[in-house]
Amino acid sequence: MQTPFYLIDRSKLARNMAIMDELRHASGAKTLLALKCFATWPVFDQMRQHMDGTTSSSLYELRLGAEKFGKETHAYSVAWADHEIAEAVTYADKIIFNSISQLDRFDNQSASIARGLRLNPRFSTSGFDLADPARPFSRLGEWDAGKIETVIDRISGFMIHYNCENADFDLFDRQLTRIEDEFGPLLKRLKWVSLGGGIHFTGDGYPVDRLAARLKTFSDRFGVQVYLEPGEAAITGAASLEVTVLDVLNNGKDLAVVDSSVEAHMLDLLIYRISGRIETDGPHQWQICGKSCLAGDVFGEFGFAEPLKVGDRLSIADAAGYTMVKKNWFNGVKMPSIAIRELDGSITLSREFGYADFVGNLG
Ligand SMILES: Cc1ncc(COP(=O)(O)O)c(C=O)c1O
Ligand SMILES: NCCCCNCC[C@H](N)C(=O)O
Repeated sequence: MQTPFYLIDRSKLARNMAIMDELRHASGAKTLLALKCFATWPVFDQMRQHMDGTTSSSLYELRLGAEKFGKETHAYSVAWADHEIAEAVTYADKIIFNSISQLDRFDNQSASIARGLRLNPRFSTSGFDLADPARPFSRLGEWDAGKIETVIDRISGFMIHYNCENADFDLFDRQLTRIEDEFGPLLKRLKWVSLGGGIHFTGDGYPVDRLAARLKTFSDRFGVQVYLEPGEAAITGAASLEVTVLDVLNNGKDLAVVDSSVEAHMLDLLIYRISGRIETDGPHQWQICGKSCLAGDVFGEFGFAEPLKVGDRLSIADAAGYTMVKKNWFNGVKMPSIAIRELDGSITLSREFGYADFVGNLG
């Protein structure tokens, strides 16, 4: 198959989905796929057997979730526009407003379905200011319990997203206790609470049993259905970006240019200033570079068993979360195809992109 392509591996996805089931069954919590992280719908047939539905950040994600995943569909947006709300309500089982003012504005249009409000507990586990929902002056949710009390009879749930790649169960436990202590009287008046995403429960060694027990205690204490909104936890480790070396040179370091681009195909690495990951080891240190004209278009430096040469195939790990949803046409670099490694090992080409897609994207 012609590189570049994203390769989603169903057996790796199955590993995460098995943990998803373990957590759901032991805790009673429902899990909704966060489409902002991963929305590659050709593998939804597999995911829908192990998750309860989807949650969204926009009208289009909401519609995609309703049409391609089905089951329970949560509609969240930082701000709904007037022209979106009537359509949004037709797809959603629950609509979650980011602010009291949006709840007020769309009070009539949303009265036919369950409504929730985003609560901002004013702390998070994010190590990145950019991704910290509790950053100073954050617009993400309401935090004043007195104000929320005045609208509590119009909502049946809260969405509280405050974790980010949190692999530390004890930290999760402590922060949930803070939420219970600070917002307990409000929580008692609700039917459901979504604790958002960002809990790294499919990571190696994560104590899934303790998380399940903690969620169950929370659910029992407040009489609420708990939801989680995993993005990363659902798909971590399940996809790679397959590329080919196009050129090699040495400008003080050994450099290999591949037929892909960080800026265009793994943008999150640049945004968060982190290195990509290649499962390789060896004495030959090479910098793997993208083919766009951006000077810093670099996937990272890795050790290889042999010096690289033109035509070598490389596999860049963790290409599912916040990666495929962010691919773009920067420099007109050919957009990676989407391929799926089936459970029997065969590979299905799901989608190829060409010049027509590039042109169509711009006018
Ligand atoms: C409201 C909400 N829910 C869920 C998620 C998914 O988080 P993660 O992919 O870290 O699990 C996010 C991330 O942006 C979010 O903002
Ligand atoms: N891997 C580098 C950090 C990525 C942070 N992801 C942020 C998305 C997240 N769900 C959020 O914005 O809360």
